[in-house]
Amino acid sequence: MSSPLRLAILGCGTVGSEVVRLLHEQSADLAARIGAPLEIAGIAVRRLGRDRGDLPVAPELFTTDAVGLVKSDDVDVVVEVVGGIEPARSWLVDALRAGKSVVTANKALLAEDGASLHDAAADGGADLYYEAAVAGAIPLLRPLRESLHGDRINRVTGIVNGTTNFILSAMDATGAGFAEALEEATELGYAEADPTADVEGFDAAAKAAILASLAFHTRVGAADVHREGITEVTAADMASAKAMGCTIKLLCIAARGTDAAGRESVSVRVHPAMIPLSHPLASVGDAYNAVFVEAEAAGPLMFYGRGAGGAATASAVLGDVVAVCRNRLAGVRAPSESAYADLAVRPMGEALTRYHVSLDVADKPGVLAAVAGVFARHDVSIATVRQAPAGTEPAGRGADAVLVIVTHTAPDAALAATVEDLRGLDAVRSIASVLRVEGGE
Ligand SMILES: NC(=O)C1=CN([C@@H]2O[C@H](COP(=O)(O)OP(=O)(O)OC[C@H]3O[C@@H](n4cnc5c(N)ncnc54)[C@H](OP(=O)(O)O)[C@@H]3O)[C@@H](O)[C@H]2O)C=CC1
Ligand SMILES: N[C@@H](CC=O)C(=O)O
Repeated sequence: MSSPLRLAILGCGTVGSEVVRLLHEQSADLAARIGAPLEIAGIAVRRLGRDRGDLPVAPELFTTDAVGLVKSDDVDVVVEVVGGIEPARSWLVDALRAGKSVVTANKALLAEDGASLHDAAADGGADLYYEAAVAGAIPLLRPLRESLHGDRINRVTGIVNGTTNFILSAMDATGAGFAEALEEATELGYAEADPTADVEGFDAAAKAAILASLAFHTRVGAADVHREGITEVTAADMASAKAMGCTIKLLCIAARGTDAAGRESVSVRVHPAMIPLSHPLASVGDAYNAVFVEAEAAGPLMFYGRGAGGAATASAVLGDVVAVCRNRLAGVRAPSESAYADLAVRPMGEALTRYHVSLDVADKPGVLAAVAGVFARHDVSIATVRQAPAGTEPAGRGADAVLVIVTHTAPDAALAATVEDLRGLDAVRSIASVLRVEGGE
């Protein structure tokens, strides 16, 4: 057995406390798997006085001096489970440049400025591992960055935010209110420190950027991702989806395609979408995540598991700790970032999507023709149209009837322009719901 490897743990909240607990409970197994025991050199936190329950760790290991801990000569591995951009970025860049291995769960930082971390890792000849940053416990990034490196990935579609999946599942199953479901997700440790990151789609967009970068060998940042959250999904939308034999999920979609000039490019987006109940993602409930990867030779692959929560995420962190420690002992490092393809990210307007539009209309001759004319003017083909009497659908007040239209795929800009024009049509009293339907490019 080699001499101990020393870990600096930055953060001891929902995830960090479980990392500390697992390091303690599994110390003998971890040492045997790595070939060296692990020792905690220190744990950086914001509040020294915070009650940390019965955490099995000596109180003198806690410090508020994260910088000092990261710079300490007797630290081999830095585990960052604090979150946010600064000061986490400075700590990790310093650690990597100094040749320390880094394990982080910080998707916000990786999506905002992954380049700084990858460059620092290359400069310092150090390992940068971040399995926990996307889809919690699910082994997903290592398959993308290692197992599938001999294949060509064409599309990644997934539910990658546990909090919003918890909320939408509750709204669907029990009709629970948005606020009530969010409060429960926060109590269960799923939500980010600021849950706006979850419900407005920022967290899923960060994960989409990381997934797209790995899948397409291209640097994709948070700003490249089209993002819509779930705050505008209403009970009426959910009822519309149910009436169609569907449910609503916040999807992350990263797809290869061609841009308007015919060049190969990628589309990366996060938005709520209707999916049929027969779709495998429809049954992904609670805070679970699931990701479909469609690869040219491998075909479809599905990854499923707990996407959030302290213990689940700590499992992924510990897996990375074992990997970087083995690499240190073997004197090797993981292959560096693969971003050679340098593909452009297409604007959302060029993405091929499908819409489900529910309109409250006057029940009189010519209405259907007028509505269909708007779709035709934008070169949007209608797949199905259904008319229901008012009251049988979640229609607005004053409507005589409800028209439910589902389109074929079309550029998102054409679909959005169609909806805008429908608003101005005399026969349309109001637009009860507009949702994208999974099954575009
Ligand atoms: N929760 C989850 O399910 C998942 C979280 N993640 C990611 O893991 C990371 C941690 O998340 P989570 O554990 O939920 O977050 P928490 O808010 O529960 O914990 C954050 C920890 O960081 C400490 N901290 C905050 N600011 C500083 C600072 N300036 N210096 C030193 N310590 C600081 C806090 O200290 P103190 O305890 O004193 O307040 C706390 O211990 C984030 O990047 C998150 O996105 C990834 C996957 C799942
Ligand atoms: N807040 C995130 C935590 C995991 O990444 C989520 O809800 O998925």
